[in-house]
Amino acid sequence: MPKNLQDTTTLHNGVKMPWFGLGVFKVKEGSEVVDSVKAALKHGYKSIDTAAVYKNEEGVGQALKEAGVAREELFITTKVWNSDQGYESTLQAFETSMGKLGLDYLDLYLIHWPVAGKYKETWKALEKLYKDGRVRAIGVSNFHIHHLKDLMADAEIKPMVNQVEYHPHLAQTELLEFCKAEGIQMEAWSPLKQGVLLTEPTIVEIAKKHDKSPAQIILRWDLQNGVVTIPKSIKEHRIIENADIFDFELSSEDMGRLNSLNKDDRIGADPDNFDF
Ligand SMILES: NC(=O)C1=CN([C@@H]2O[C@H](COP(=O)(O)OP(=O)(O)OC[C@H]3O[C@@H](n4cnc5c(N)ncnc54)[C@H](OP(=O)(O)O)[C@@H]3O)[C@@H](O)[C@H]2O)C=CC1
Repeated sequence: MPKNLQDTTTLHNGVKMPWFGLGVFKVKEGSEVVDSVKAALKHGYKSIDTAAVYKNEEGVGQALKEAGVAREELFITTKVWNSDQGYESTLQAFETSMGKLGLDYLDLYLIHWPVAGKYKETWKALEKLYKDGRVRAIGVSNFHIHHLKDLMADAEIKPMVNQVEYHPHLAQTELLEFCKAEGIQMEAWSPLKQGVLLTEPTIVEIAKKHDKSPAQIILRWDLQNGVVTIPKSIKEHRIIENADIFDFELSSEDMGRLNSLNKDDRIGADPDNFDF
């Protein structure tokens, strides 16, 4: 189990990725994203998750520069958007993202969604970027087991990460087992179900017992299940609160109760049925 905010999981290529980070989906370009990333870095976060489609990579880059944390301590993730998928267009999209972030190498580059007929070519571009040393790890997002199997059937390099919607209402047990067996690190997006889960009575009750907040219970559940987590907040006190989860442990009974909340219910699109 990770013991502090800087602890890492080792990806199958040996690269160390923090178990915990800040997500910046829906965080506005400009002072909103600059301030939230700087607040996170000030409070010990090392990992930031953005994407080309979030349109805030420039602000993330500005915050990284202004915060002055050594580059090698940071773990920066971005993603290639659906309309940029394909070999050449992905290579181009990567350079655009790097220009905006102001980085000369990236820590993790992900295929944002499994666009049918496109993701294998896109993966070849990620493999090239990896082999060229432009990115330390490559992975996918929103891939079901069948997408992973299809990709791996032709891939030279196995994805190191699969970032998917994951929270107590969508426990994805089969996918998690598959990823663990394959050595693919699973990472949770919308870990708080965008706030919906924070009033769930079982979670509220477990939170009271541990003198923690519902958000902290959910994020601790992620870690105890071996899943990297990247909650989003633009509020400094919540950025601090969310990361304060390394001083307590959920019992197996707590874990069982949280696991039993699963109802295969998504807040985002199903990767088998999206139209963007
Ligand atoms: N690969 C993909 O397809 C996707 C990836 N992601 C990634 O995952 C990250 C996290 O997911 P996201 O969808 O943002 O949702 P989260 O589940 O992280 O929830 C964020 C919401 O919860 C609120 N919140 C955060 N912390 C607390 C707290 N302690 N108490 C009360 N409310 C809180 C935030 O409000 P406030 O900011 O006001 O504090 C915000 O409204 C994204 O930012 C993005 O990086 C997300 C969606 C899709």
